[in-house]
Amino acid sequence: MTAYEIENYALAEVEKLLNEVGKSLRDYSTMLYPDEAFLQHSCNRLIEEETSYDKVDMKTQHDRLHSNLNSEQFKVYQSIITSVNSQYGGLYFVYGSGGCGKTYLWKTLCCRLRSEGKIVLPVASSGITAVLLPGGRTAHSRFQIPIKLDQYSVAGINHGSDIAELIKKTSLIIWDEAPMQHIYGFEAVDRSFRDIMSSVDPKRKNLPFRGITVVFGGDFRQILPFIPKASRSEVVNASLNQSRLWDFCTVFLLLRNMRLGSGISHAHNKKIAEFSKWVLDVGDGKIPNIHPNEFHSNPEILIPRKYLIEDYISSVKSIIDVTYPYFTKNMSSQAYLKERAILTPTNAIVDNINSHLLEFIPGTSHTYLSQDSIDDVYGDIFYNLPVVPD
Ligand SMILES: Nc1ncnc2c1ncn2[C@@H]1O[C@H](COP(=O)(O)OP(=O)(O)OP(=O)(O)O)[C@@H](O)[C@H]1O
Repeated sequence: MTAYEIENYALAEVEKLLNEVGKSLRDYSTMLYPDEAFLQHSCNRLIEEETSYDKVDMKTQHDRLHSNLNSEQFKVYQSIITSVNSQYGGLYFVYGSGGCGKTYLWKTLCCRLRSEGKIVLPVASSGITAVLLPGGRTAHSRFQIPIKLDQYSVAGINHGSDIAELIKKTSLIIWDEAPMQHIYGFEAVDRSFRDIMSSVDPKRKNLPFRGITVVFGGDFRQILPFIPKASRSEVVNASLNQSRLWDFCTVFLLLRNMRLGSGISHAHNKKIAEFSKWVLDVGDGKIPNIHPNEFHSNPEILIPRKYLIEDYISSVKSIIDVTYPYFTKNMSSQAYLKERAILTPTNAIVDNINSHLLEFIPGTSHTYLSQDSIDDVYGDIFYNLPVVPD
């Protein structure tokens, strides 16, 4: 390559990266702009990434997963594949509590479409879930959803950018943990898709997400959108099922808990099943309020003793002992650590538990700080995205 070509290819790549965040080299008066021909010829890294899966490997994985789908999963799988093949879109919501096989279904769908060279974009509302999806990203990062949202927001996807071209070629979007996302987020993405895909088949003009099949997943009994200081009704009104998009959604239920049966004995499985039913009953509001005759906006329920650790004197130590038995012997085992977690409602309790556990770990402890606030100096937070988890 000549020096001229190298310079222009490099500038074209920089231009594409800037386009993804709504900027351009033209915004910087001291920067050169690449020759138009290089912009058109430079490869779309995102499309390359999404079409570079090993098709044979994907097919092998798909066949294995597909052969084990249960009847509920199979029904959803068939409907979504039919919708993708029709090329006229469809919106689906897969409603299932934890362990009902949503992630398993997503993996099967991804492998099927990727084995055919099609593009599927799995996203999740939180970074933690996004990493469980094959090739997953957070919805904010993938679709450049602004952090500050209102009913008129659009995603930051520009015409002609790599991400816009990727979306035009996308067959399926899987959006996990959808109940956590504010409706303005979905609607911003829908609005942007209609805009960037305006040149795609006019028959798809009025279809949600401009005719791309989108499957949402999650459980409305779990975490709903987080709105600081919002009332219960404000949170409920910000949930996906209050959106105009919900009218287009076909809802599927996954009721069979696939985690049950993973116990070490029949008695253990029975215990897991019993606990799982109790958790679902709490979510469904079926556990009676302990103050039935009093009006309480936050009802109180009784937790059965068998689900409690009743050491009130050294409670944190007891929780650690139950969750991490023989900790020092097992602390280097990834399998041991992967199967355990202690969930707490506040960071103060996290610190307390951490300091207890750190006492058992040899060596000096170091604190690595992360950034947890956004510098809004430019007035538009979207351009300062260092904290979006991915
Ligand atoms: N059809 C299936 N055949 C065999 N195992 C399955 C099947 N479906 C799910 N599983 C297994 O059951 C467990 C729970 O499934 P999965 O993680 O997909 O559920 P989930 O609905 O995504 O749960 P969560 O919301 O808690 O993440 C996993 O270990 C998964 O591999």
